This record gives sequence, structure tokens and C-alpha cells, in this order.
Amino acid sequence: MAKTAVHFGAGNIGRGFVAQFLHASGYEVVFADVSEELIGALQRQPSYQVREVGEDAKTHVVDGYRAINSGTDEADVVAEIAKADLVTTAVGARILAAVAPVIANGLQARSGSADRLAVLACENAIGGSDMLADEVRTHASAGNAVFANCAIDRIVPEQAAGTLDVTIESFFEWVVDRTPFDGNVPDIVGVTWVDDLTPFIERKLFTVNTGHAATAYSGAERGLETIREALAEPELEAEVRAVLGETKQLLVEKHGFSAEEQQAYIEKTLNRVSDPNLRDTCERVGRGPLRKLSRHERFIGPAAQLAERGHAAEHLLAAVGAALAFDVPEDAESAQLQKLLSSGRPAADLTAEITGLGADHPLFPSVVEVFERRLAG
Ligand SMILES: NC(=O)c1ccc[n+]([C@@H]2O[C@H](COP(=O)([O-])OP(=O)(O)OC[C@H]3O[C@@H](n4cnc5c(N)ncnc54)[C@H](O)[C@@H]3O)[C@@H](O)[C@H]2O)c1
Ligand SMILES: O=P(O)(O)OC[C@@H](O)[C@@H](O)[C@H](O)[C@H](O)CO
Repeated sequence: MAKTAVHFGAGNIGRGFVAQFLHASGYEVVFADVSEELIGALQRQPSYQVREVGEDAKTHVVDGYRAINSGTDEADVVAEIAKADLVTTAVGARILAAVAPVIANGLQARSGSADRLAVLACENAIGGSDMLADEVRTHASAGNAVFANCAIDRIVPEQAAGTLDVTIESFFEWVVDRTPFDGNVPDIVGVTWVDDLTPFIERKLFTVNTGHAATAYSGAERGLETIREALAEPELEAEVRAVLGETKQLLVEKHGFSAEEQQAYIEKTLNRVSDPNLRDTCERVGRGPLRKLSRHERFIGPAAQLAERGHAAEHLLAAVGAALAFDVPEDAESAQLQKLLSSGRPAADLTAEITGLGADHPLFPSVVEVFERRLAG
């Protein structure tokens, strides 16, 4: 009998990476999403294409899936989870709390099954599956599930409206913590199973996503539209390289990557994010600035660790300053950020609320200065 995977989030990475790999691994994929437009299209159209760009580009056809609107037909999703082999998500780290009740109900509906359900939150976050597990446990015991953290890396820009097809870079990396599975990991092609995920997720988040976000915020500040255009500005590229020099210091010192290995990873990242075949915008990459400015994310996460080790993080702090200027009214978090910054509250209060840093943290005073400069206009 075919294995089944329920996948939450039929967006860019969901269709373009996770579902394609699950399909290639022999799973029947059941998409769950709250977008009626996407679910309707998946229900009407029996297949879509994932088109890689660049060298050795391949095109993959994904078919044999089903799709359910988890907003309106929750009971159907619960029934699928009750008999599924795997649950994955790619909805955004801050949406995990919204999908947790459905997963919890699905786990309760499996109470007769001896098989523990594997759950992988494929989000850009440290401990994404742990976050999901914590949310699920507020609704159900979840003893019959195995939550494993992962790092997922593949650039999928915004796609053309009205198509399910996805244009994507050919590079990919999907690294998953094997330790929760007691030697019985799910069979998924392309996954690298590791005993210690921390070096992989920190290297990914603090290089690819830190560099990407620093480019997006500085690019947006200069009125540039795409990541490629932004990195073509020599001064901006030098700033981004300086930011990545700081995270390199942390990653080399903390995880023992060699300086040469990390520099090669940086060069590859800068090439990937400025791929001429992928039009990726500062707006997409900068989306969700409150999440990106939070305590364990791509700026404050490494800057705090550098400060704890007695190192400077002035370029990361400059990137925080650029993030504070991100003003895109269509992005709910950007609108909320600008509202907070114009609320008249003191810089120290805003720093604590937005970054989650305690006033006694060694990084705190320099972040307050960044906020003060922004408030002074
Ligand atoms: N795009 C990339 O390059 C990339 C790469 C690696 C990781 N990621 C991560 O993957 C996740 C998804 O990113 P994306 O680029 O695919 O975003 P996206 O906006 O294209 O897709 C997110 C999907 O989640 C759906 N969704 C929202 N709320 C939901 C809910 N309550 N229940 C079910 N579905 C819901 C949305 O309708 C949308 O279809 C994020 O955590 C992102 O950081 C993205
Ligand atoms: O998805 P976000 O908002 O966390 O970050 C935006 C981009 O940096 C991100 O989507 C990258 O394209 C991706 O992480 C590459 O693997």
C-alpha cells in the first residue's frame, strides 16, 4: 500500500521542494492549505511541474496528490492524519500554532494505531518541529508522534500567479535530526540524516538567511527591487560580506567549520541568491521583519552569541537598523513594526519587545542605540 504524507502549506517550498521529494519517495501527498485558490487548483489539476534552473536543470512532474482546505474541511484533514505515515509543514514558523490543533486532533484519532507518526516542520527556524510539538501538546498528549527538527534550504522566489508550476534553483539541502527516530527514520529521498542538527541549522540560518535578509533590507532602503540588483551595488555587497564575516567568526569558533569551508559556503550562497535565472525580490526576502528580528533568528541570534563570546557584531547591528526601516504596508509584520516604532515608546522598551533580549544581555545596549537612531529618524 502506498505511503501517505499530509503536507500543510501548498505554497512555494511546499509544492516546489517538500511535496516533490515526498512524491519522488513514493508517498501519496495530501496537501492541506487555507487558500481556496490553491486547493481548488490542486483539486482540478492532476499534476504540476517543478522546473529547476541553472546547470544540470531538470523538470519534475508531481502527480497523484490530493488536496483539502484545512480551514473549511478540518475533519477531512484529521481523518487523513489518522492514517498517514508522515506529516510535514511549510507554512511559516509563526503559523505553526494555527496548524497544531488539526495535528493534535489527527493524533488523537490515531489512538488505535501502534505506529508513531513522524512530523517534520520544514520552516526557517531553529527548533521548528520542537515549536510545533510544544503547540500540539497544548491540545493533546502527542505521545504517538515523533517530531524531528530540520534545516531546509532551496530558494523558491514568488511564482507567477495562476499556475501551480514552480521554478526553482537546482541546489537543495534538507538535513533532519535522526535522533528522535531510534534508528527507524522515514524513507525520504534527498534527506541527510544527522545526529547533531545545530551546526547545520545555524550555518544555514546565519549564512543563507542572514545574508539574504541583510541584502533585502539594505536593498529595500535604497529602493532596489531584487536581491540580484541589490548585490550588484558594490557598497551593499561589501556590507553583506561584512555581516557574513561576523557570522563566519561565530560558526567557525562554535561549530569547528574551517575558515576556508565557511568562506566557500558564503561564496556559494552569494552566487545562489543572485542567480540571474531566479527573480527574487527584497520584498519577499524581507517579509516578516518582526520574526526576523526576534531573539533566536538570523540577526539577533548570531549577534547575541558573538556578544556573549566578547566579540563585536557591528555589521549585524547595521543590518538590524536596515530591517527597522522596512516599510511595506502589505506585509502585516512590517506594518506592525512601523506602528510600534511610531508609538512614542522608549527605545529600550521596543528593543526588549521586538528582539526578546533581556536588559542584562551584553548585546542589549548596542541594540538600544540602533533603535534610538531609528527613532531619531
Ligand atoms: N521560499 C523559500 O525559498 C523557502 C526556502 C526554505 C524554507 N522556506 C520556509 O518555508 C516556509 C514556507 O515558505 P514559502 O516560501 O513556501 O511561503 P508561501 O507563502 O509560498 O507558502 C505558505 C503556504 O502556507 C499556507 N498557509 C498559511 N496559513 C496556513 C494554515 N493555517 N494552514 C495551512 N496552510 C496555511 C499559505 O496559504 C501558503 O500557501 C516558511 O517557513 C519559509 O521560511 C522557504
Ligand atoms: O522564508 P523566510 O521569510 O524565513 O526568509 C526569506 C528567504 O531568505 C528564504 O525563504 C530563503 O529563500 C530560503 O531560506 C532559502 O533556503
